[in-house]
Amino acid sequence: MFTMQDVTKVYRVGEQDFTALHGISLEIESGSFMSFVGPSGSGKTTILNLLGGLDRPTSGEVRFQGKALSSMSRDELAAFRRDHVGFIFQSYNLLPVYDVYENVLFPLLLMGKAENDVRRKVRELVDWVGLSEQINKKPATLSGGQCQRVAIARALVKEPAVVLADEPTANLDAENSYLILELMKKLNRELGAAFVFSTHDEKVTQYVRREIRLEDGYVKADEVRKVGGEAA
Ligand SMILES: Nc1ncnc2c1ncn2[C@@H]1O[C@H](COP(=O)(O)OP(=O)(O)OP(=O)(O)O)[C@@H](O)[C@H]1O
Repeated sequence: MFTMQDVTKVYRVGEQDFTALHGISLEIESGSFMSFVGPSGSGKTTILNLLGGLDRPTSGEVRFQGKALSSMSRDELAAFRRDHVGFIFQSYNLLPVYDVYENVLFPLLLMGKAENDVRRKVRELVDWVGLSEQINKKPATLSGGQCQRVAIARALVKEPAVVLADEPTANLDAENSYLILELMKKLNRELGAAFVFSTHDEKVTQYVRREIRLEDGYVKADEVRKVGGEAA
């Protein structure tokens, strides 16, 4: 699904260049359930931003289904994100003036769908993440775990090929972290959406079928394993 070929990312910091990623090459398959792990500053968020087309590499190539993101125009890149990628950010990025239903509906309206055609689907997804009782509540009245569920429903409602989730459990307690991870695993299995996480959290790393360890912008380990009897 994704190919990164010799990807380097250099940030300009004041007068100096800082290399956040050094010549990374890897592939991510459709339907993956995997994470990037590593200490703070190792390059995890930078990689997710490059995969999601939110930022461009300084050199090297990121391809999605064979097409180089660098060859896409701004509009094509926006369409790639809108149609194929679900983002889950640490801060949830929910729209505060809208209720749960409207937050989940929003990406479909951006895709040009009519509300009448998708109302049922939005309700189903809200139900699926266990928030049917909160469907008319605004984010400010929800707990962190509930906000994270809204973010998951919003990321999945457009049936993306991949969900990119930056530290999805960072603001959750242990119980909510497990519930969210179970939910994402179920959605991965049943909808086939790939999940690519960045995390420090050991709980996340127990769940994934592949873990790529980053240190100082280099891949230090790339481990594929069986989890709970599932095939890698
Ligand atoms: N916009 C930027 N300008 C300058 N330096 C940046 C920028 N974004 C990231 N960096 C630097 O690049 C390095 C990698 O950052 P990145 O956010 O990818 O790390 P991370 O592994 O996700 O860290 P964390 O776990 O703390 O989120 C860090 O040293 C960071 O300070």
